[in-house]
Amino acid sequence: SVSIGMTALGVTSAALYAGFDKLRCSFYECCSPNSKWVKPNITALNLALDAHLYGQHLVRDVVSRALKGHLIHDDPSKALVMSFHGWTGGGKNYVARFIADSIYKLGQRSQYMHLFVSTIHFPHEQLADIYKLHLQDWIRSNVSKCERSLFIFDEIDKMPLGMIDGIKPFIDYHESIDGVDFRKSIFIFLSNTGGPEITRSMLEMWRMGKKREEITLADMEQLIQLGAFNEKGGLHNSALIQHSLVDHYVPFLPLERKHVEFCIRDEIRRRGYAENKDFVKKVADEMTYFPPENKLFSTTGCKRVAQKVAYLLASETYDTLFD
Ligand SMILES: Nc1ncnc2c1ncn2[C@@H]1O[C@H](COP(=O)(O)OP(=O)(O)OP(=O)(O)O)[C@@H](O)[C@H]1O
Repeated sequence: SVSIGMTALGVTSAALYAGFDKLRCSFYECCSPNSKWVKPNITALNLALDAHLYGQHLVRDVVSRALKGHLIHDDPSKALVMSFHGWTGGGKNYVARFIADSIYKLGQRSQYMHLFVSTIHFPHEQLADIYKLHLQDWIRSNVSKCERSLFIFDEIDKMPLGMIDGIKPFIDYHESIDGVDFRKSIFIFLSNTGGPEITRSMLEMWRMGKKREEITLADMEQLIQLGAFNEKGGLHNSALIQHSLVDHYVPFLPLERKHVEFCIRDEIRRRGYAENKDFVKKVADEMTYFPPENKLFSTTGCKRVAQKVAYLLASETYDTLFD
């Protein structure tokens, strides 16, 4: 009778714990598959990218298909690895944020999204081995809390040499390591490597009369094969490349003036002002463009738009424009 009593107590406490856990999950973020907190939504991602991402038709297609392919499987064969490449200010961080928003209810504030910036988190080349161990611990402990974790590595080209190999075991085709299954997690690498080559090849296509929207992934694939995305820095010579563990190389095209103007319009609206053509032109004129012959691309993409808009809005002359 003592053992029956103990069993009953065990069942009651397990039920109580489950009840408590459910209650906790309705107020605090948790990773349980039935909770509202981790609910990937590709349709929402597509809508967001269609509405807010300018001039990156390749990115929209690759990212959307890659995520869909990975997320529909309850049992994917490996973690998803995407490597974003391109000129500054083209939207690499921006798209990574949209991805987080489409997976987690709390978006970028989710405890299951982890952002590493090489120059901040791994600044010293000589500490590579220590960083590597810490990073492995961090990934292991976080994926054990939530299999659907998202790891974003910004400035991967500035990561100490060899460090990236520390995450290879988690990305490889292993069912589990020490009881932790890493195959549902997502890794995104961001860098400017390949940016100049993408730009050069776009200029060539432009000279041949090819429209931006007609550029295909196959056009860019040659750059990937030539190793443009694998020049010195984080991914260079890494085991990830050697073992083809990067699933998708995503080329971000340099933005043109018309895209910058869209960004300016968005920024004006975000600040609660109505659109004003003259003002948009004024801000766009303040940005710099290259190459000098035709000034086709914005040197900083849409990156400094917010500051330029804020600066010009603060100037007296333009206050009157919006009255
Ligand atoms: N293609 C785009 N469409 C709309 N807005 C964009 C686009 N690219 C950039 N932006 C805007 O510019 C800001 C800066 O872009 P973002 O930080 O994503 O660039 P990046 O490619 O990561 O640059 P870097 O290589 O310098 O880190 C974004 O927060 C966003 O507001």
